[in-house]
Amino acid sequence: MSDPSGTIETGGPPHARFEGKGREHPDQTAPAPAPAPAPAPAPAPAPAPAPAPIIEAHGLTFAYGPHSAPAVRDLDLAVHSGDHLAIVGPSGVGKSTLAALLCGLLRPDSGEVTYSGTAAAALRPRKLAHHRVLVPQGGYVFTGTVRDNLSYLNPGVGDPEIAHAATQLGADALIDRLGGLDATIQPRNLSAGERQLLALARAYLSPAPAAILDEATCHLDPAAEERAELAFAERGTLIVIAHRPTSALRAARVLVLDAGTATLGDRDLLQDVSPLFRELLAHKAGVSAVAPGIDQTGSPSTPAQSSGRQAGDFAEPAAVRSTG
Ligand SMILES: Nc1ncnc2c1ncn2[C@@H]1O[C@H](COP(=O)(O)OP(=O)(O)OP(=O)(O)O)[C@@H](O)[C@H]1O
Repeated sequence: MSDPSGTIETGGPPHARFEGKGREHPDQTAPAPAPAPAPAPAPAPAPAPAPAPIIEAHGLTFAYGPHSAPAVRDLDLAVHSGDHLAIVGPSGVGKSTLAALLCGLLRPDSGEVTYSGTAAAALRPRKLAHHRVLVPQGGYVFTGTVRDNLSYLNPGVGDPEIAHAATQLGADALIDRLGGLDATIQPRNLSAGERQLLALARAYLSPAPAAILDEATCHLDPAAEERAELAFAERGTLIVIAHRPTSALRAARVLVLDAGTATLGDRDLLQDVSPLFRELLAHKAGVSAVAPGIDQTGSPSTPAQSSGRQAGDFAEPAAVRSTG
């Protein structure tokens, strides 16, 4: 604390402050008094506590009914700001259920989800939207202008930000083709891939720092999917329910859900410990060439496309399902 004269308060007794200073010493031959000992160095400041994970799950358990087996059982997960996590596993293992739990859309039977330390269960939907955005497979688009569709989660967003999002996601050509931001969208005239692209752009523009893509790119071709995932990874925190093996291989960490077990790690660790992950890599090597341009033409989706399953997808080949 300093007083108005600028004196630095030492905390010692008042007489100690100016000892020796300004006082004449009677014997000029006497040795000069020893210099005051240097002040002890200030203790190093305690390291700042690590920020709480942006999304954290503790002991998460959820079953769809009192007599059904839990779709998610006693799961712990910490996702930090800037993480890029992929979740993989065979069909029906609980990936979408976990995504809904992480988003606070489903309430766990036990355990909890927190966002930067705040319990998701304590937040109203409007507040939840400030923490995370979920893009499901469906790619919901409503009748209205392109701008209304893209700014739905962030009504104040300006055209330059919309243009930036469109460029990052590779949606600018689609928006041009639709007639620009003021053009009115008729959802039935869009293909499944086009709807996904618009839904992704909307999520990209949302204020939520964390995005969860639940097979949200399954109707895009692999190059468009890669572009979208990299854009979201650069934007902030990304959790991808992986539709194709390549999505998992792009992520820094992968959560492998497999027959009641959950294994989390980077690619090297998972190669060592997860038979399913090894099969995934082997599978990827076998089907690295997938026809590009899936459902990007502007035509309505066909029944075959609407399943979302393509060559090279997860959950398609038996080799990926049967993990033993
Ligand atoms: N609304 C629901 N009501 C009852 N059971 C459900 C419901 N949704 C999912 N399930 C069941 O919960 C389990 C997990 O489903 P979930 O959709 O989370 O799996 P998934 O891994 O995402 O599958 P996929 O890869 O096929 O999308 C499955 O057995 C599924 O049948």
